[in-house]
Amino acid sequence: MFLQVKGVGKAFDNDFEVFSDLDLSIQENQFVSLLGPSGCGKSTLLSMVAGLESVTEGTIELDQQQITKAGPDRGMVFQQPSLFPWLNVKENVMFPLKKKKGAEELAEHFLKMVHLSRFQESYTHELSGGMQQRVAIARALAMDPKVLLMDEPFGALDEQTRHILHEELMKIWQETQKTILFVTHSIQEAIKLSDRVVVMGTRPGRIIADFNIDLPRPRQRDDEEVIALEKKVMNLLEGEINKVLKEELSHESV
Ligand SMILES: Nc1ncnc2c1ncn2[C@@H]1O[C@H](COP(=O)(O)OP(=O)(O)OP(=O)(O)O)[C@@H](O)[C@H]1O
Repeated sequence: MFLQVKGVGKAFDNDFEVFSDLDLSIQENQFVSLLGPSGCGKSTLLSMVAGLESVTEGTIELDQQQITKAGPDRGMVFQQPSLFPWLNVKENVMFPLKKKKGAEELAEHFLKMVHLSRFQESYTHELSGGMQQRVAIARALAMDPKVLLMDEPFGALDEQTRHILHEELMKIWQETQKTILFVTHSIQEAIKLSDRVVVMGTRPGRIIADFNIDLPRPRQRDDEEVIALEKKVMNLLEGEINKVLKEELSHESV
């Protein structure tokens, strides 16, 4: 298996165990979304795959190499694009490439892919939120990672921009054949984009469902099969979200 999470657990210093004994296998080129109630550990899992967080138990392997720290084989895109405001668009994309030969051509290639060739010399304050996120995607792709890790990348964008970026991301994914692990709160987004939707539950954090989505793309929101799947996932998630809310309320009333 290309990306393999085996018996993985995570406890933070305060002894709080987010999840334990988690297993997840992802094939090369697959687009997998992680859905789950707030606090179930989606971002923590993504950070562990990125090597930004340590593993408390178990192992994570990418292409048969155990992950122990961050590396260029994993590209990360966050909700906030975190670009350098003192660098222009092209320089931002070139930044992680350091002095790599052909860095400028690579940056130009990926900026073309996200339709930002015209804005190469612009600075971040001159760009919309959607454009900034496209720069962040180009920057992650320019490293030619084996896997693209995306943590709610479109969560802060308006509906229309999100829709456009969904289409762009689908094209990029088909063109680059990257393996993508994508965290989102949106059931619609997960079903629209993914080959698989993995649903996590909480207290304790765990995987409660794994849906294979074998529907042709582009997927339309009013498609009957899409609607039926959305309902199924929604029912599962509602149960988990209610559990969290009940627990939080019971703590408050103590
Ligand atoms: N650095 C940290 N130190 C201590 N606890 C942490 C740390 N990072 C995350 N946590 C805790 O781990 C749990 C899982 O957090 P995480 O951000 O992974 O959840 P999530 O499912 O991504 O949530 P959301 O959907 O709200 O982003 C939460 O209870 C959070 O408070």
